[in-house]
Amino acid sequence: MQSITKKITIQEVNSLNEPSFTQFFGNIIEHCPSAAIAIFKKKPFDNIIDIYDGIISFLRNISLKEKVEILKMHPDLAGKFENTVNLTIESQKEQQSAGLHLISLDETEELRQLNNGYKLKFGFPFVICARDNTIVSIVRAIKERINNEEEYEVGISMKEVEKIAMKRINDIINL
Ligand SMILES: NC(=O)N[C@H]1NC(=O)NC1=O
Repeated sequence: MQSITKKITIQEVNSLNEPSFTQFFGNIIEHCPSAAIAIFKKKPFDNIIDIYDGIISFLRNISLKEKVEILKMHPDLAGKFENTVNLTIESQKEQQSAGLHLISLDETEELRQLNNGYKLKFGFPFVICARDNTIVSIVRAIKERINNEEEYEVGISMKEVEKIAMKRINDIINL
């Protein structure tokens, strides 16, 4: 996936063919280019809201099993002592914005244990919009959300996926 250096206008988005569109939007849902292909079919867009609506209707109309597959594609939120080379550029920047690259060895270990406990219970990683959070609110959220019932937790996690996608769309579109 290409790293976006220059934002594009809605008119430019509307002129993209499917492969180019996927280059730009293929990671608005982490590792899920099929979401971009589904939205491409909704072209032309009048404005950025149409693109938001496309992704929201994609995410809300897939099955529970597909939602879980999407959640599974997300990397763990990881401290600076973890191996982050396999993170997408988007994820790396988002995790940095929550300050995860600054946390201590002890905090990294705590986060790793919380992530592992969460994955053991639900079978998918803990997902939260890092750009809306700090290390403190992330740790608090994992501790709270691990108590949820599974289907409810999938719903909460998918709302976070929506928030991540909205911000990634904002990074691409020049308003
Ligand atoms: N695990 C997880 O929440 N990962 C995601 N969150 C976010 O803001 N970017 C991600 O990749």
